[in-house]
Amino acid sequence: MACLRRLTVFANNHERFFMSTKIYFTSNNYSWFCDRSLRKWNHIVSRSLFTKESHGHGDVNGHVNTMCSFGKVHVRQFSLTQCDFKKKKMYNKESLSVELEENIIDESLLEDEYFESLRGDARILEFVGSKSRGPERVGVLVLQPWVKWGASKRTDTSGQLLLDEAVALVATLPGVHVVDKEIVPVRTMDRKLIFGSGTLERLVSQARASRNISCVFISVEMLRKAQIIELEEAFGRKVLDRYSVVLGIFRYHAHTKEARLQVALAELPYMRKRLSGEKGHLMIMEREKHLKAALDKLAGVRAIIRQRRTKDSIPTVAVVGYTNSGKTSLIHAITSDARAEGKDQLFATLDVTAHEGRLPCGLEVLFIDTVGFIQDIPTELVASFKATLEDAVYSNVVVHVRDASHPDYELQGAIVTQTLASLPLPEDTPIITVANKIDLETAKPKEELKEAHRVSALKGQGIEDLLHDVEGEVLRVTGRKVWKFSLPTGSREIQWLRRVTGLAYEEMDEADPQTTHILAVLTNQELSAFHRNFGKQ
Ligand SMILES: Nc1nc2c(ncn2[C@@H]2O[C@H](COP(=O)(O)OP(=O)(O)OP(=O)(O)O)[C@@H](O)[C@H]2O)c(=O)[nH]1
Ligand SMILES: [Mg+2]
Repeated sequence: MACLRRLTVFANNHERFFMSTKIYFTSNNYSWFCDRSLRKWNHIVSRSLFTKESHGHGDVNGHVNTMCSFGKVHVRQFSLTQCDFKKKKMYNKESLSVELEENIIDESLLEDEYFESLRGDARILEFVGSKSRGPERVGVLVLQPWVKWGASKRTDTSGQLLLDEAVALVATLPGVHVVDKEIVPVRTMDRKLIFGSGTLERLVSQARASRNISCVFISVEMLRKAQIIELEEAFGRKVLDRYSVVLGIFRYHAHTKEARLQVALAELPYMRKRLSGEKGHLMIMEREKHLKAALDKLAGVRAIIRQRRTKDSIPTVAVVGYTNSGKTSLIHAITSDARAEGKDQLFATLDVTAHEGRLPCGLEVLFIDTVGFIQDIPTELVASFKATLEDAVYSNVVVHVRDASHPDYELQGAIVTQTLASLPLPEDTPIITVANKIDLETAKPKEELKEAHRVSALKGQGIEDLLHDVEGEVLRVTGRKVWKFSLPTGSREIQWLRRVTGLAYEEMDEADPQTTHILAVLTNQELSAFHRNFGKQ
């Protein structure tokens, strides 16, 4: 059968059923090896399954023809049929995403003219982050204030790394190019205009001297309204802070209605700080109410989807991490889902998406892609992306992806850990850490990465070990185990297992075609139900 992959394994006599086995694998499972008693050599075998040599392309589903030696051998042959997963039909794309349920939200909420104009009034990125703008280029001067001395000097990063991140952040906005950049030493961040008067004068004349600079990005969390007004007056240019830049990126990347609603909500605190006049504030309050109600409606849909997943016993794995660490790429490496395509952009992912994948034991799980975290942006902004975080909260397992090649590896990890700690994540939710991008020369050495799984999502390295760990945790927290059965061929028991677990891998006994061997991932309740129906096997 074309879909079958062949693996020849010589095993020692650990267990009767598996005794010295020659096995044919379906293209995407090798569940035979998940039996606990065989975990040790399962690991070794599966490692070879994923290596380049064993399947040529380095991808999970590639051709397998591997030989492992385990000493004393007997050889016997099984062939596995590919199963039709009943459950798969129960959770097609519609039930995975809120996208299709979004028509319950009135589009006019998002295209409110008054707020379009208010956005302009409030000077929020009326010229950047807008998809409708043409190829016009906006030249930006990036200024990274850096406290050089004293108690408020940061020791967890450097001015250079912050400047690099600020440049990457602003350059992510469409139509923006960085004309000049500078780390500006300051005594404190609490000064009225951030910079000392001499420094400000110098920066102002630098900006005014360049025709290409139409905007100054001061990389601080959020500037006050009075600061913006004075700084814009001094520079004669628009002034942006991190909040407005991240908002612009969010606006640009938000595709689903839910993400757009969240961005609209995230804009409000920013508008509020910049508006004067009672009317505007009342309108903002009103809008906030409507946006929250709409988001609550979608949160309801999300909750139903989660319930459906729970009912269908579909385990979920949330993939979280600092922006650009490779979350989407990792999901792509695991699931081969073309929708999960990594991009070299900050905040490329804003829409929470679920991707079907399969663990080594054959169990299907959903990998949830989430919005990345970043330092120095107000929590209101991240909080408006609650849906993403909620999906992490309700997942069975969390995978924390870290960029091993980034000089700020430690700090980025700490920021994500802090954010996760602030979520009502159940204490026993396992968090598996992944050090991604180990293919790059700049990747930290193994010793510095400690217990993290060393992975290259791009090259497919380390994925198999990671998946085994994920599988162990998923099986543990969902109370599942891999069980094996030898049952009469074509029996009701087999049909029941197929229907209930949707996961039985089966092969007919060569010597005795009346018997079929099955492996199934079952919860204790499912096993009890099996025994209730058919007695102990
Ligand atoms: N060299 C190398 N590059 C990688 C690897 N994984 C991801 N990348 C690159 O890193 C960039 C970001 O990848 P994404 O998968 O979009 O990262 P993300 O964490 O989903 O980013 P956001 O959604 O923006 O938060 C892309 O250019 C990827 O090609 C890897 O293992 N090695
Ligand atoms: Mg992404």
